[in-house]
Amino acid sequence: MALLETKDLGITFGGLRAVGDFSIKIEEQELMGLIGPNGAGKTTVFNLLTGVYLPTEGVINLDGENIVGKKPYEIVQKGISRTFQNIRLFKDLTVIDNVKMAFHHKMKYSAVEGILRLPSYWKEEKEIHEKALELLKLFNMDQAAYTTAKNLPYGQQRKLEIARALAADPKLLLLDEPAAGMNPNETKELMETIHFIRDKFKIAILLIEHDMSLVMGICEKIVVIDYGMIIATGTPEEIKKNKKVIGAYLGE
Ligand SMILES: Nc1ncnc2c1ncn2[C@@H]1O[C@H](COP(=O)(O)OP(=O)(O)OP(=O)(O)O)[C@@H](O)[C@H]1O
Repeated sequence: MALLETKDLGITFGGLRAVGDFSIKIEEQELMGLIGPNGAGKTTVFNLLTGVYLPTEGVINLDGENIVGKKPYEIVQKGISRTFQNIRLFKDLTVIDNVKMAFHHKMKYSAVEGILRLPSYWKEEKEIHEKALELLKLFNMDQAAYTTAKNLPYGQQRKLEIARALAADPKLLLLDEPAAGMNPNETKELMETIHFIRDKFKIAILLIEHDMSLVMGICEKIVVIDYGMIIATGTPEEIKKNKKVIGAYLGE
């Protein structure tokens, strides 16, 4: 059974069918790219998978369970977390607090224990602090743990967003244009980071990216959409040669 399987997924806004007949399978630990021209529907797919939009058609099975209709926080708990096209950090919080926020949905202490600062609260807070620091270490960001997020260089902010998404302990990580706005050095480092994450955390990754060298360089499989419909699926080599894909990008 695939980790994630969508069947005929789609959504219509007013008269516009932004995504339709979207059927894909993502296997455990697979690294998949989702590409397509501007406005093709890529971010809409992410919004469907994460419960931000309710599909007008289709099914989304995660580990065999249909998650359509679940709230975004429930879907995070079930194992899908994401980053956004425009960085969405808590900019005035420290780096470590940004990561700790993502652990909080797993906290076990009750509201009363928290308000009264009972020992169970401190114990769990300490554990979370240590876990957050460990995660930052993996990203070589522990030195910056107490820096305010908005003061990090851009590439580091993107990395922090990924670290935060990982803190939710996903089975599937969705990355929306992770290399947007990065310079070539940062992009290269990011490619290594994405590979490292997949291998270390043994999770599947679906990424939207306009940077073709990044997509072709790291993805095992690529899905191409145009006007909300899948026009090709295959390995990077197959996609590079696909006439429909070339046509969609060159506007032929
Ligand atoms: N909430 C919404 N209401 C109405 N139309 C929407 C909504 N969200 C997306 N759309 C439309 O759906 C289509 C797909 O948009 P989407 O942002 O998913 O494309 P994209 O492939 O991610 O584009 P880009 O590469 O530019 O980020 C567009 O025509 C967009 O205007």
